[in-house]
Amino acid sequence: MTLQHVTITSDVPVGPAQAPGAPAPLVMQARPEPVAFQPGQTALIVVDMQNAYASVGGYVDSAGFDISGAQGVIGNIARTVEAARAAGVLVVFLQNGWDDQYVEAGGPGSPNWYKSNALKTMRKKPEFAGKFLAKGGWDYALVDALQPRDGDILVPKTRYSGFFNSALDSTLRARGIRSLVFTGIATNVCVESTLRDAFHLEYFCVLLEDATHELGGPAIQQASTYNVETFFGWVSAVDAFRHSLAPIANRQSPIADR
Ligand SMILES: NC(=O)N/C=C\C(=O)O
Repeated sequence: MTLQHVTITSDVPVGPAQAPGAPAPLVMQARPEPVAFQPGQTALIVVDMQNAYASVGGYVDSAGFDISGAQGVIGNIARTVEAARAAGVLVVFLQNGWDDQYVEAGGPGSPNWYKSNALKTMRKKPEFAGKFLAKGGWDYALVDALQPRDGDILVPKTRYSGFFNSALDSTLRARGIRSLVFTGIATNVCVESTLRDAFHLEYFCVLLEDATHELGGPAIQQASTYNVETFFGWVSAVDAFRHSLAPIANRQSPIADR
């Protein structure tokens, strides 16, 4: 196969190549530059918005991480999901966890056994044994405000990256998805792991910084957004995403500036 050079002109916003005759793409303000996308070829990825990561009494709260910012993020994601659905952007929920016997978590032969703070906390504090991230339990469930609806897709996963051992890539490719917009918890763990894998699988990735929350403090959030905008994709915000959908949303329902 012969590889060919392409010419990129500065007046064309970055984004996936446009098929001949395709409608003009939408453009989202982002760092380090605006990014173009076709709503029908875009998925909003909602990463692990489960009680484990976002609710008082869930795994990360019980393990001692600060989740005080999670409530605001839930609201911002809800506004993002609403705008995506109204504009025909596919909404994909990821859900992290394992069977109730923790076989999928890996035993002592897996690094996950040693690095998962859920598994470590359950070993250290027997009162939590069997509670964290077990399928069927409250901790594993998505938060009430962010439940999938008809037309959305739910992809279970067992490790930090949503692409590892899951149906995510085939589900997106089968629908012609080229651009991914990321929200969820935690910015620096499952969001960033999934976004990095997406970059390597040739998806154009945008992180909505006010719809994500870190585990480890504000400097960690800053490090992740730096990584994304410098190496893996683009960084934007909920209002910019909603605003970019306005040309479509105005045609279908007036959500853009609510
Ligand atoms: N969803 C996540 O980012 N999870 C982070 C840590 C864990 O699952 O232990």
